[in-house]
Amino acid sequence: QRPKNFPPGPPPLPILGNLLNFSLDNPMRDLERLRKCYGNVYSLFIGPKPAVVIDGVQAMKEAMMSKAADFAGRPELSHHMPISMPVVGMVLADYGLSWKEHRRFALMTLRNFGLGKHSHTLGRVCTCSNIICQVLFGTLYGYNDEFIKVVVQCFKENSKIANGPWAMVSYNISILDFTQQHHRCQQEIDHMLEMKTQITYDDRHNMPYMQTVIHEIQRIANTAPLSVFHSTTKDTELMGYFLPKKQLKGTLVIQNLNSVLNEEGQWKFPHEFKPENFLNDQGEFVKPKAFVPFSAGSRMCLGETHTAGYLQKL
Ligand code: HEM
Repeated sequence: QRPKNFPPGPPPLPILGNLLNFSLDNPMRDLERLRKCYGNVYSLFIGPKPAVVIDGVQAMKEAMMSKAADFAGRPELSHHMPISMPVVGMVLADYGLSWKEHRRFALMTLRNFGLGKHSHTLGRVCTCSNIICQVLFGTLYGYNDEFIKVVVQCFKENSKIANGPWAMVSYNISILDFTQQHHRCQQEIDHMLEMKTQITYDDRHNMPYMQTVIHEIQRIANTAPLSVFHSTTKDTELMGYFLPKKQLKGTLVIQNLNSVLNEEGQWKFPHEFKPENFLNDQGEFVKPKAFVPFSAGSRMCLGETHTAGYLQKL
């Protein structure tokens, strides 16, 4: 049963909760349907446990920025799933002193590596990635470890698929438009290379169109559509609803980043691949507040700068 003044949502079934409200082929479409029915903040039952889904930039900013500390917890997975996992590293660590120290240390370490800003040989990238693995997930692998070699290979194959022609077809990118965009990027790159031999991360300010394309790819690719789940750290309110901590051992919070990255009213072309989404009327690069592929607030992704640097190099 939903607590008093809890966000509304579809009626749950015993044991299954709202499992049957979702299809296997496109659960994101089902979330969009529920949003239309119940609004930007609604609740679902994952088995017997309630969860709150946050849609749209307004609700997301209230939760993740204005009330960051109230929403900065991570759920205990054993409360929601029939598995129990030891929590190592930082990504799944609950809000508290240990997470804060870990995050500060990781930020400093990543900044000291200067990742994303300078050119690196493949060997150095692997070394850095390995150390990142230890800082974030609590595991350091040997340099010839078969498991990590397979993981790196899978990442390579995945990015080939993600950036290959099938991705373009599935994201409905117009090939004609894309050729035009490719040509404009190439012009910017050629222009820079007339002045210097190698392009660095700092040159991004002189390459506004490349910036827009890189950001639009991230918006459309929407790599982590539901972010990493959060939980409330105390009794709190969101958009006028009450989210209790004690009664539910911290309410599970699911941010639907997809709903913000495609939100009507926030983007000039919410449902199309158009780098113009990041250009203002003067043709300058701007980042709209609804650009949140890395989430926002105190638990926001630590890798944003590094990812931007790598994407520019690619
Ligand atoms: C395309 C690439 C990436 C995307 C789209 C992405 C997205 C995200 C998202 C959505 C979250 C959850 C934020 C939240 O809970 O509100 C997250 C967390 C995190 N990401 Fe990334 N990420 C990317 C790459 C990276 C890289 C390269 C690193 C490491 C250098 C990284 C480190 C982290 C860490 C440490 C967290 C957990 C932060 C915390 O719990 O305090 N990410 N990321």
